[in-house]
Amino acid sequence: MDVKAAEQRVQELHDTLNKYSYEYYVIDQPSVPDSEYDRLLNELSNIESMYPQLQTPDSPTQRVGGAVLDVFRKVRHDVPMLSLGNAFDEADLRDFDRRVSQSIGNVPYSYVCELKIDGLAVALKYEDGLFVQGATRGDGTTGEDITANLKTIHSIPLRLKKPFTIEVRGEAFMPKQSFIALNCIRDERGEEPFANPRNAAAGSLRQLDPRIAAKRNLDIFLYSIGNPEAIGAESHSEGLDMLDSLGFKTNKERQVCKTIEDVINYVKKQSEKRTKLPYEIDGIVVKVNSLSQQDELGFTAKSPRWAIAYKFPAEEVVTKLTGIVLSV
Ligand SMILES: CC(C)(CNC(=O)c1ccc(Oc2ccccc2)cc1)c1ccc2c(N)nc(N)nc2n1
Repeated sequence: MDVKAAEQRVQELHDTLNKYSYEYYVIDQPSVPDSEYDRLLNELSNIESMYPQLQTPDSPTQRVGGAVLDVFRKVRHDVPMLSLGNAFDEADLRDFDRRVSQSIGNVPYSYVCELKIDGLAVALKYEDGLFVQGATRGDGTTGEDITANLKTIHSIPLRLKKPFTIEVRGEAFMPKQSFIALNCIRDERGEEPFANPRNAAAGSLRQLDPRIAAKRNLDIFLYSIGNPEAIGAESHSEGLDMLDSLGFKTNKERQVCKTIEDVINYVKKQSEKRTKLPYEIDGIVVKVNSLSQQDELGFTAKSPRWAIAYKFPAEEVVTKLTGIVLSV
């Protein structure tokens, strides 16, 4: 195969492997068996060995790359990663709605309700569609560069379907089943078990060796797109739909609610479904949907006035290993 034919074949393999990866990891509708994916990945790896100049950072062979680091580089967020005010009961939610209503005046408004995934907030940067940097939230202004570890999360596209330069944010997490399996392995090795999936996800993303992170079955839901207006969104829910169209994984339980009553019903419904979800959640995030109304409402020193996190009451779980009651 000459280099021209190799170039052509590499592009075909990128497109096909990215399509299969998207089907399996983002929309959970695989169209081919794993063996077919592995066969094509092996073919791509062989061509890259023959023609190293054709190996690019976004190649599907580069998900688990990189040397073992000795420290993580500090990165400053261009836009701060803010925190959320909390609501603990129905009255708090109604107070939030009253503040919103009084602030934006007597005009119609709606909310978007999203699950609050119990994981680690991360920011992903893309330049001309290429995944170039992933960072932890840190203190909201400065985080740690964990790009190599985030590249191991298969639901994170290494190249977008459109050559956008954007930043997206979301929650990296460890599914409940992966958490249970990991703790079994750690128990067999006489290692300390992780207390909960959030700690397991954080511990995995803070591994200096990406090969360890790659084995932890981490996943991610994106929930925020930087300057959505710049790509034509007028509401937060349109911004989330745009994340979907760019190939990102977003959480499908989200719902637009026209009134705070609908929000309260959504919270009750999700609270009942919580134990059946394949991942842990610690609450519901309620956001004013209109971006112009978000701008009107603005921010406090550290949180948006247009969003609030309803926190579920801490659950008590009896740990199987020790029998001690841990309230999480
Ligand atoms: C709403 C926001 C706080 C994100 N938004 C921001 O961080 C943010 C940051 C600067 C913004 O604008 C500014 C730009 C410059 C200066 C100050 C603010 C706007 C939003 C947030 C936080 C945690 C969330 C979570 N765990 N789950 C879900 N589902 N959604 C969440 N949403």
